[in-house]
Amino acid sequence: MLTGIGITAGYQAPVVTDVSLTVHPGQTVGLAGPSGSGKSTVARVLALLHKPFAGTVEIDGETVTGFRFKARQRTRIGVLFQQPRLSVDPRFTLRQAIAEPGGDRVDELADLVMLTDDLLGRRPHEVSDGQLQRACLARALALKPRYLICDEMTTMLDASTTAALVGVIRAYQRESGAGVLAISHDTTLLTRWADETVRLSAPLPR
Ligand SMILES: Nc1ncnc2c1ncn2[C@@H]1O[C@H](COP(=O)(O)OP(=O)(O)OP(=O)(O)O)[C@@H](O)[C@H]1O
Repeated sequence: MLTGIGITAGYQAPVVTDVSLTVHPGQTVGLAGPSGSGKSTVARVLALLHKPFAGTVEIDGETVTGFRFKARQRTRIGVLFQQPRLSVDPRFTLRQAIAEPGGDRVDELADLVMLTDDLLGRRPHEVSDGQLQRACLARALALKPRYLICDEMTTMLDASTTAALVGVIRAYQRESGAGVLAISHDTTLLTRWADETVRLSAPLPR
């Protein structure tokens, strides 16, 4: 299980207070709520990229002790962001981006996300957002994460690319038993994709 217990987190001040949620292996949990309610902040805490002010994150029963670059626990969690261009080194070809985490499964992963050899040789500015997001998904799956956190992963994409990426993630879940946390504004998508949805409330007035 990936669990956040009593998470209070934010920046200068908290943006979420006492949020708890659990993602079981094989399950997809949606995270919804109005803009500014702290969905990305919660996602970053559960991805071990942002230290909460209070609360605990547990991965498969083990309490997380270090956020940011503690690689041992980080590799159990894959992350996909809304804007693939901000998360890929612009000097890399898609092949290099997929190979970045390590492992030798680039061709297998490229097949999985339907990227051709021609596309694998291109750099981010030479491909569409959807093609780049496919590469980011392949990269996120490279180390076979136990949990995948998708933060508005499909916002930049059209309906058919969205369906293709969700299909790849579902197949990976079936095969690996991975749990998924899916953040989206798109309630129709979450209704179809998630087994249950956690809703954050409107941001507190400052
Ligand atoms: N790095 C940061 N430094 C300071 N404040 C931040 C930072 N990132 C986000 N915030 C603030 O924290 C609050 C919650 O932001 P967050 O991105 O978690 O919300 P969200 O629910 O994901 O919003 P959206 O749906 O618009 O993406 C917002 O008021 C935002 O301005």
